[in-house]
Amino acid sequence: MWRRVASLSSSISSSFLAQTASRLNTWESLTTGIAQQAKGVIAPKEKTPFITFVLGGPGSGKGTQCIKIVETFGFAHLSAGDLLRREIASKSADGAMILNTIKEGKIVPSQVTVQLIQKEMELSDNHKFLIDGFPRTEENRVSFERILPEWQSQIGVEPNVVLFFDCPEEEMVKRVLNRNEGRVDDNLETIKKRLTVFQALSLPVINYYSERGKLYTIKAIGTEDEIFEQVRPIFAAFENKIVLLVNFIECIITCNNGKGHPFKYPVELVHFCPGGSDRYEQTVG
Ligand SMILES: Nc1ncnc2c1ncn2[C@@H]1O[C@H](COP(=O)(O)OP(=O)(O)O)[C@@H](O)[C@H]1O
Ligand SMILES: O=c1ccn([C@@H]2O[C@H](COP(=O)(O)OP(=O)(O)O)[C@@H](O)[C@H]2O)c(=O)[nH]1
Ligand SMILES: [Mg+2]
Repeated sequence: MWRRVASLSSSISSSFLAQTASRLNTWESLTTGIAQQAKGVIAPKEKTPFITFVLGGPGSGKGTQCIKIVETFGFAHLSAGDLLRREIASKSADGAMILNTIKEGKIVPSQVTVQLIQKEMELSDNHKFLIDGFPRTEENRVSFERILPEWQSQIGVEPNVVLFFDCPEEEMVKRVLNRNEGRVDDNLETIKKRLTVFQALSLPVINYYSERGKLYTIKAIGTEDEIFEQVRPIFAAFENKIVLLVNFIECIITCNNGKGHPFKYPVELVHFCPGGSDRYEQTVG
């Protein structure tokens, strides 16, 4: 049992509540079910998109790890490469251009890729997206940001998480040459070009997100399961935060209503109340 040993309501300003509500709105997007508990506080809106970019060189294991993330955390997986290959297979107007670009290991014009991704996102029932293999260039990144204004109020112009599968070139080449999926670009000539493009055009995107504190670098060597054990805590941490925050908000409302509440997470309270005037401590029995 927790008992309150200092006053709570006096120190909680409206700006603090607003800030907390905004944090909840972001985290809610990862664990909407749990966050439903807080509906009384924050006006329920359309579900906030939670966007993860999955980056890394060719053969670094992006697609393989995306399957595991989908299984464990219920994301929708949008592979930019798969969407482009679907365009080729459907013999769409851009199909021939896309095929040549992929064979050459170059990057398809942003407008084409962004449109495909946007369409998939709009059609999806899910609100948690893994965007695999995109953005591959700074121009890709900026083009994607341009489609976001309609969502901007909810997520800003940036993804929530950026994963970077960091893999030695030798290992990437070996994996791609053994991939055996009949891809036109899985040959030594194309992979060499793809590696050059990755260094020149994709690394700057990765650096950009690193500077903005969004990047999670995964050492992409070892077994698939070993690599996933580096990925799992990243998403698990977002889930844990929402549980703590929802409990915290519930407590604020109840305390402000003067009804009292068993407070389960004093550490989180102190964390979010840097003034530290509100103290709860555990009592026995
Ligand atoms: N940790 C790993 N160890 C060995 N091979 C792997 C590993 N992860 C993926 N692979 C294999 O390497 C190839 C490329 O993986 P993939 O997920 O398609 O990478 P990417 O999407 O980054 O190009 C596939 O054949 C896949 O089965
Ligand atoms: O946003 C993208 C994603 C992919 N591609 C093209 O599609 C190829 C294959 O991409 P995919 O992500 O499927 O390759 P992977 O890294 O998984 O091997 C790339 O080399 C590019 O030619 C592109 O132009 N833009
Ligand atoms: Mg892939």
